[in-house]
Formats: sequence, C-alpha cells, structure tokens
Amino acid sequence: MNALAATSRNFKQAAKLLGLDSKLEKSLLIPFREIKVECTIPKDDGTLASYVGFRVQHDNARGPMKGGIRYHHEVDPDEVNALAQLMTWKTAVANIPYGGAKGGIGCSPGDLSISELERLTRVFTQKIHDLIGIHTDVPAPDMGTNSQTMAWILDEYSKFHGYSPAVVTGKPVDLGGSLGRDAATGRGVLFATEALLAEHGKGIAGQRFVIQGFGNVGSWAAQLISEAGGKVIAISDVTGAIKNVNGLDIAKLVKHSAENRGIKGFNGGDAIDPNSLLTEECDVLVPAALGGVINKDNANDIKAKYIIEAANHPTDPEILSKKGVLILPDILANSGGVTVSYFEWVQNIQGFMWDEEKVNAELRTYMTRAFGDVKQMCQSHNCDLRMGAFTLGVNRVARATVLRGWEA
Ligand SMILES: NC(=O)C1=CN([C@@H]2O[C@H](COP(=O)(O)OP(=O)(O)OC[C@H]3O[C@@H](n4cnc5c(N)ncnc54)[C@H](OP(=O)(O)O)[C@@H]3O)[C@@H](O)[C@H]2O)C=CC1
Ligand SMILES: O=C(O)CCC(=O)C(=O)O
Repeated sequence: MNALAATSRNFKQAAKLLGLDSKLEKSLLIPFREIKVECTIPKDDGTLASYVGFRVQHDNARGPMKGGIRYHHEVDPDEVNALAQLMTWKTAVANIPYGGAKGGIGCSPGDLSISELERLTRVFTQKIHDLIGIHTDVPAPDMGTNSQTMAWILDEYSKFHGYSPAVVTGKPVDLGGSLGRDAATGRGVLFATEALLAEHGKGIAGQRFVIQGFGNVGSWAAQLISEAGGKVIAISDVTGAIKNVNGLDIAKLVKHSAENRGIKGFNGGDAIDPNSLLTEECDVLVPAALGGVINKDNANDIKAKYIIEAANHPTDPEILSKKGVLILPDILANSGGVTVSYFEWVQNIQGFMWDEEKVNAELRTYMTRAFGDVKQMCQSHNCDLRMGAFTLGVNRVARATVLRGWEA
C-alpha cells in the first residue's frame, strides 16, 4: 500500500474510534495547500538540469506548519503528501504548537556537487519563500538534507524578508541552531525505546538491536543505544550491511563511514546481504532510512520482538500486527527531531540559547509524556500503539479546529 493510502487509512480508523463528524474528518484529511515548482539550475559543466520540488502544507490548526525537506530520487507528490499529514499528527502527539508540512525535491543528492546542491536549494527557496515563514511554515532537514541545506534556505529567504533565523530549524549552531538538534531524533528514539521496554520490565542494556540506515537518525540512534549498553549487532546503509553478534563498535563505524562515504569495508564485522538485514535475529529492529521497507515480502520473516519506527512510514502495520510484533509508531518514535526543532524556534524567538543539558532534559520530558499520553489512548480506545498515537494526534487537531471555527 502506498504511503498516502496507508496514512489516510490510519487517520480514518482513528477518526472512527473517536467518533469524529464526517465533515470534520474530510476537512482534516485534505491538505491546506500543495505546492509544486520547477527548479532549473546550471550544472558545474554549464549544462542545465531541471528538478521538481514539492511542499505540502497539511494543517495549521495548532500553529505554524512544520516539517522537513527531503532530497531523494524517489520523492513524489503522494509520498510528500503522506509525510506532511504524518507531521500534523506527530506535532500533536508531541504536544508542540505546530501543524504539519513536508517538502522534497526529486534528485540524487549524492550525484550533485556542493555548489550544485546550493544552487538547487536557493532556486527552490526563491520559488517558495512567499509561502513559508516563522509563523506560517518552518522547514527542517530530512533525508538527503542537513544543517548546511538549512543555512542556504535561511540565507536565500533572508534576502527577501530580512534576517530570519527562525524560518528554518536544524540549522548550524553558528547561525542560531539549537545544541542537541543534530542528535535529537536519535536521542528521542532512545528515550521512546526506553519507555517501551520499561513497560515490559526491560532496559536498553543487553538487548540486541539491528538498525537500517546510518545517516543522521540511524547513526545517532546507534551511538546513543550503544552508550546506554544496547548491543547493536547489525547496520546497513546504501553502500552495504555489516554484522557482529558481539556488538559493533559504533564510534569506529562513525569514523569509518565519514572517511569512506559509507559503512562498506568496515573491518569490525562481517559484510552481509543488505536484503537480509531486516530479518536478522534480534530483539529490537530500528528502520531508520526509507519508507515501506517492511512489507508483505519480508514481514513474515521478521524475528524482532519490537520495531521502533525511526524512519517515517517504514512498515505496513496491518501485516505485522497479526504476527504479534510490538511496533512503536513513527509519529511517536521519531518525534524527538521536531520536538528539538520546536526548542530551536523558541530559542530563536526568545533570542536566548539553552545549554545542551537543558535541551536533552526537556526532550526526555516531552518524549516520556507523549509515550504516557499514547498509552492512555490505547487503554481508553482498546487499541495498539499506532492507533493510540493516531487517536491522540487526531483528537488534539480536531479540538483545535473546532475551537477556531469556520466563520468567514
Ligand atoms: N532527520 C531528522 O531529524 C528526522 C528524520 N526522520 C526520518 O528518518 C529517516 C532517515 O532520515 P535521516 O537520517 O535524516 O536521513 P539521512 O539522509 O541522514 O540518512 C539516511 C540513511 O539511510 C540510508 N539509506 C538510504 N537508502 C537505503 C537503503 N535502501 N537501505 C539502507 N539504507 C539506506 C542512507 O545511506 P547513504 O548515506 O549511504 O545514502 C543513510 O545512511 C527518514 O525516513 C526520515 O524521514 C524522522 C524524523 C526526523
Ligand atoms: O524537525 C522538523 O521540523 C521536522 C522533522 C521531520 O521532518 C520529521 O519529523 O519527519
């Protein structure tokens, strides 16, 4: 099932559990605005290249729309739409005063030079600058983008609107980025996993983890899980997969990956087939790369007891719930990133920097509270964690929508 169909199905199921009015349900599902722009740049060799950029602004009932910008060759309008909708429920689950949005450009960032990436980002910003803003829509990094991308957006946006650091989050600390934002999604994954395992009388220490993806989210999750005593036994990225049943040395792997542009060739483990990574024997599986990777083709072979959805929409939940695997859904598990993005925006607006200890302590408070709120919804609606998170998010957005009213 494609990401948009799956996300909308989850939303409709939650709306049914909540007994939402059908007209309200319809209005919550339709995106506020969908933007599609042509981005043509001169390449370094002087030839022209054209790309399509998207920004879907899904809902703003609870505050400015918020969500990352993805650079990936598979970016398409349906997926961006689904990811924008997920952001609306995610910010509501985290209980931060935002709506949801997501953007992307269909391109292969690894094939572009730094100056080509900069030109592409600036052209995209020129096309959307009137539709984003500190109190309307605040972009952030996602797959294939990073703090440098945010710095270019900030700079280009500021040419039109004056210096505006709060227009993006996840920017470099030197430009007003928050301490702790880089690690935030991975740290949130750690806190959410701790909360889930604690419910079952377990801790991180001693559990065997398998992680797909070693970018921002996967590498930070691996480092923090490993520092907390978890045994990370297998990891993959686009270059390959490696396994060490005694636990991989994550600090060495981070160094190797930075020096070699990927984990391939790391000598602290055995190379394995990346296609078998998700079905490796382990306690906790952490997909932290693409969507749709756990599907009808491999779901029956999954051996993990817990799946922590660090990526957005990595699993087809219908298949796995039948197998009794416990899934911590994306809109809760990876909400640490947008939560610290919120802290960054608050710091920019206040003009006051927090130290990293405060950022991490507040993040723990938000993640733990969100987990508890989701559990409460699971109890009151007799549902699994995904529906608990969806009912929580949808209910908060529905309440805000009704309170704001529809009078012209
Ligand atoms: N960044 C953030 O704050 C947040 C991100 N997310 C989600 O987390 C996921 C990862 O994002 P992020 O870490 O930022 O992205 P990055 O671009 O930093 O990293 C993505 C990682 O996935 C790897 N990858 C890509 N394709 C495959 C594949 N087919 N098999 C295995 N690995 C693959 C990449 O490998 P390589 O580098 O070699 O290409 C890279 O290691 C996405 O789903 C994103 O939406 C969710 C919340 C917040
Ligand atoms: O930090 C943000 O604003 C958004 C992060 C994001 O894109 C996500 O949570 O999927």
